[in-house]
Amino acid sequence: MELDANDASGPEGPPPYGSQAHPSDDLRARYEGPAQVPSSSTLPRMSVPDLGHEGNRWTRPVTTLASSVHAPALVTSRGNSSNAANTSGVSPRSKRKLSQPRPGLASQTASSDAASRKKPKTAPQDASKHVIASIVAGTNSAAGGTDAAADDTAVQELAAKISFEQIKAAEGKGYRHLGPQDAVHLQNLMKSFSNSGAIRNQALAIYASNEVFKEASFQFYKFLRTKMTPELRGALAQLRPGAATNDQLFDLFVPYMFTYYNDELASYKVIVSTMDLRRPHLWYPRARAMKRRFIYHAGPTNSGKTYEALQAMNAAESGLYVGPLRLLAMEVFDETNSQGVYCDLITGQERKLVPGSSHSSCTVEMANLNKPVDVAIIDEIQMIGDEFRGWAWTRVLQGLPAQEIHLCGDASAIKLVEQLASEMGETVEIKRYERFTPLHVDHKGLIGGLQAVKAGDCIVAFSRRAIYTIKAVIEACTDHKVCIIYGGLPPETRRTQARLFNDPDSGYNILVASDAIGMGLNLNIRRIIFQTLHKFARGTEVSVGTSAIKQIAGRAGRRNSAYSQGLATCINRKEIPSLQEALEVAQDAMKTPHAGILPEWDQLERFAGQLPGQALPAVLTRFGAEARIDGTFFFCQQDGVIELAQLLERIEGLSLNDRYIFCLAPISRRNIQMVAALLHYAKRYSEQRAIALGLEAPAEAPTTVGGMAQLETLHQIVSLWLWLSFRFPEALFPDREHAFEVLETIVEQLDEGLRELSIPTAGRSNNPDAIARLSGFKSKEPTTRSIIELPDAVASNFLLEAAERLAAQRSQRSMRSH
Ligand SMILES: Nc1ncnc2c1ncn2[C@@H]1O[C@H](COP(=O)(O)OP(=O)(O)OP(=O)(O)O)[C@@H](O)[C@H]1O
Repeated sequence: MELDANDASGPEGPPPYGSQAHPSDDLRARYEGPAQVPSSSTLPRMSVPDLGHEGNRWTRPVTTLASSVHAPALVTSRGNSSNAANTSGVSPRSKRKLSQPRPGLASQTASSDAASRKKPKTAPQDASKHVIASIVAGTNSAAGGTDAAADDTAVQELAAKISFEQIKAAEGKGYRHLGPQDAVHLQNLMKSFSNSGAIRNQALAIYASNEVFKEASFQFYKFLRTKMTPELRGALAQLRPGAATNDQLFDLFVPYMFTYYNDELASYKVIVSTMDLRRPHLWYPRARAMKRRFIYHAGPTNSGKTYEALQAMNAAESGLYVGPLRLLAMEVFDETNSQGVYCDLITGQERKLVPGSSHSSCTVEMANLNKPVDVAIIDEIQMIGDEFRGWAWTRVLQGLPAQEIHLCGDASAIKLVEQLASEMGETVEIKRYERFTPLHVDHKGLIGGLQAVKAGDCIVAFSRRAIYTIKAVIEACTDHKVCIIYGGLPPETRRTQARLFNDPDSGYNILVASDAIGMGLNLNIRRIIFQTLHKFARGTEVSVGTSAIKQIAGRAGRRNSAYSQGLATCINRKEIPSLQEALEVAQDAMKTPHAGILPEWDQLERFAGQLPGQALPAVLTRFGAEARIDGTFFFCQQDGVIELAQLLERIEGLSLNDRYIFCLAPISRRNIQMVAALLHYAKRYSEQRAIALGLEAPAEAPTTVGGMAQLETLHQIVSLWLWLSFRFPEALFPDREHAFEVLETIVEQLDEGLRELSIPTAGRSNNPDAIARLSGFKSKEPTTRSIIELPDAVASNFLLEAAERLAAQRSQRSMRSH
């Protein structure tokens, strides 16, 4: 579905940070505390990638690892653990942890003799452990052969004495200068150790990042070398590089790490925990404290799903509607208030608060997860799979504190919702709907071309240029008058156009629209005519998706309209089979396989805190690349946000949070003026200077298509200003009322412009190309800096340069992708 520039063409911005349950609350609860080393009771299960072929001993749940790590507890049996720990720099709590013997080893310690008697045969790996144990213990009695099958009692006794502290204590007693042969041999052992994928996996499990592991394993080699007693050297000679030796070395490596790399481990632990986006439903304790009930209204368009859900919401004591578009939120706001149920309107750029209200209607990103309500509606639930905005649906699905939640949408997300609900211990009731009126494909196509359109027809095209051209052609060739609707128009203008089209006395009876009609408008359409089933997206021609085709075509023959059935067809008859095919796809066959997800601000902030000196683009990129998510989810696309973050790097004095908010502003990044305006506002903000709107509506309504585009951009810039004004201190965004007035005037002028727009044509020609030329269309949408007079600072070279660089980058990328 084409995103709607004047609705929520992107995230409506960060959710109200700090005002709601934070994703990391649960993590914090699990991680806070003085312990600086992973503790068996607090560590998450880590599923580090299996990098090697040697097995994955330490990738078992870390609870096991953490207790294994406490092997040095054996020191306690020697009565010197506290001294050793005190000198090691390990925190008191860590010491306590280290002194807790793991069950297996503890019993081995207590009764090694008995154990050895009972267990005459030791597995090769265990045997190898004993070899290294004897080595580091400074004896060579374990040296029973190169196969490391040293399972005799003596070895086990020595093994019981092994401790990291002992090795450490050997300092100064060793031979620093090993003979070349011994040195090479130790190097070989360590090479095998540090190159082992399995060992690197185990190191990750104790929060040793790859970089730290690389450095630390080298230092560990030096550490062992300087502790080399003659006995150690002798035993060492009998070890061979390999998995078993690696495992034994790792048992020593762990306490070494906790002693010498504690800070690095602790820091990486924070990074890992903040990047952990698994089980996101735990981010919302308020909702988790409730037993919510989902009712999924699944069906095609025009089947009464939303009607049913609204009935339930309006009958409740308190209610909340969340939907994808400002237009939809506005419709519900009007409808609910008209029924005497007081309802607020909250979108990214406006707040209409009705005194005594019990209900709210808002765009999905703006949902307040702190306010419990009886009944909530999440509209267009299948958008949970939206590449860019899916996270907002996941968030409300998991976090809305509502007793009863109605989900409206097609059936494609049923399985996903059921899975998410079951993870939360909640149930879903499915209600299936059928269209009120039949929808048929008109196989004849549009015989006679655009001249043959009839009252009630809606031609769907996927570019602004095509829409104006078709309008010009129809008005030139027929007596019909044409309304137009596309995403660049403000929602108010779209509603006005819809009313004109629906009103049988207005004189307007044809509609030309983009896919923006797919949602939110009740229209009196008899027949949907696709100009094409292809459109340009990100520089490439792509087929319009099945779901979008169904949604758009489904607008024809709506209940309560003048038509008892709907028709759908294509101008290009060759595309009719594709249309038929798309409409025949069963609802259940369309799958929304994954739910979008993004971190919330606090998570990013904590992550950034561990990467001092890293700029926001790097933080966002790294988070996106390394975040850990369950297979049910996908990380939403952030390229646009990162692009803006890169541009904002040129502006000094903004905090990370400020930058992030500016990056999330819902602007069309293809529009250089919008980008320049954003940068201008960010620069002013960084200087803590008041940010006056600095724009006025033009005195006259536009009379040309280019003039319309200018005014649309102006509307978007004022909307951007308002959006920012709701996120930054009011004192820096003075006179919001004035901005609303400017917006209102612009909307009036757009309405008038659309009424009066005269597109020059070549008489009653039906040659679209000729008409398009005469209509003044250029090969590109007008986006140059001359379109509207922006404040001086906006047009400053620096800002425009930056914006143009962005545009150049984008076009280079798009050329590369071709
Ligand atoms: N029980 C009803 N009584 C009267 N009108 C109804 C009833 N159910 C639905 N309608 C009307 O039918 C039309 C379509 O209903 P609705 O918008 O709920 O469908 P929908 O399945 O949600 O479609 P979409 O997804 O396109 O919005 C609306 O104009 C609605 O007011």
